[in-house]
Amino acid sequence: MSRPIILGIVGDSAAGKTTLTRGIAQVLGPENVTIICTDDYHRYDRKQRAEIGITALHPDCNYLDIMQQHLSLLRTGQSILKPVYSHKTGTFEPPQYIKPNKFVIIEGLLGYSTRGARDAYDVKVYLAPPEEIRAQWKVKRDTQKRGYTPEQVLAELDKREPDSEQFIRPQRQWSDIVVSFYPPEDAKEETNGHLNVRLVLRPTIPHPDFTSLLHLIDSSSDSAIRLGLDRDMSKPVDVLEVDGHATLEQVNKLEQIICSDMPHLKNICDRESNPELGKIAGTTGEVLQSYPLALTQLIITYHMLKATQIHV
Ligand SMILES: Nc1ncnc2c1ncn2[C@@H]1O[C@H](COP(=O)(O)OP(=O)(O)OP(=O)(O)O)[C@@H](O)[C@H]1O
Ligand SMILES: O=C(CO)[C@H](O)[C@H](O)COP(=O)(O)O
Repeated sequence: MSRPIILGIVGDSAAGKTTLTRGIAQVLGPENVTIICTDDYHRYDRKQRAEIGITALHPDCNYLDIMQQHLSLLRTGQSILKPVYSHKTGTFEPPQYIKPNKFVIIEGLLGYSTRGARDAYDVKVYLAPPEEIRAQWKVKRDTQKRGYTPEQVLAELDKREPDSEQFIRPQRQWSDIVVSFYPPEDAKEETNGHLNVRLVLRPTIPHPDFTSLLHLIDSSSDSAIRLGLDRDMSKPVDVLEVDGHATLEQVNKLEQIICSDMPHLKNICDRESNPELGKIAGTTGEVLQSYPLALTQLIITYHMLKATQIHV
């Protein structure tokens, strides 16, 4: 029996982890995917955190040792008894018995913070939207879904900044792919549907060979699809950018490169048989659909399927 394939999606609060996780699960088939949010490993409930004066972002505020143990068990296909934290009430609920499916997505704040945890993943994604966008997303989500006022959310963001800097953002260095959705230069107020995406592709896993793109696309800076070399956290990386206004024809070229390398992806790539590609339900209920989202889902799914071939 092959073991589950483990995908990590890490990033700061309201960076879009749950939203992207749901989108990937939709593409892989929800029945094949087990989703775990590491907020369940908080050590203190909301009231205790306020009393102690610790934020949920601090490693001491989480049972990272138990999270790491559970990751190792899931990687070998074993079941876990997972704690449950409710964002609705800010308290813990009875634990849940989890038997891993073929794919496991672990999403949360501190998923790459220990060496042991990092070793458990097959694919590591880090979400890094611009901070202004993240703040807007957090205000919207926390006021609509978690019972906060906008002033409370903004004050909490300020309080958390030192921990974000010290504990969350450094985890970017451990990821194979950094995903940043960002507004186009000429529409800075855009925070939803037509965002561009910047994908940082580290050479830590073998990505689809996009070099043939260089002949196909106009590589000038005003092209809707751009491929280039850069440095991220001082290490050399490839960078693929896709604009929200890219045309289907342009995007198809990229999708063909990804899908021709991975026969199992053929069904997913076919837009007629898979209208869900690029469609994501945000955690506040809105439906987002765009080519940048579709490509992000495809590249991550490519790596998940590739991993099933390596670890049979
Ligand atoms: N790619 C996206 N495009 C547009 N809006 C997005 C995108 N991703 C997330 N959002 C918005 O940001 C909000 C927060 O996203 P989400 O709940 O997925 O964040 P999260 O990282 O899981 O947060 P937390 O760790 O605090 O639970 C969503 O409700 C949605 O409105
Ligand atoms: O950063 C967060 C990740 O979702 C939450 O704020 C954290 O989990 C604490 O939860 P709550 O805000 O419900 O007290």
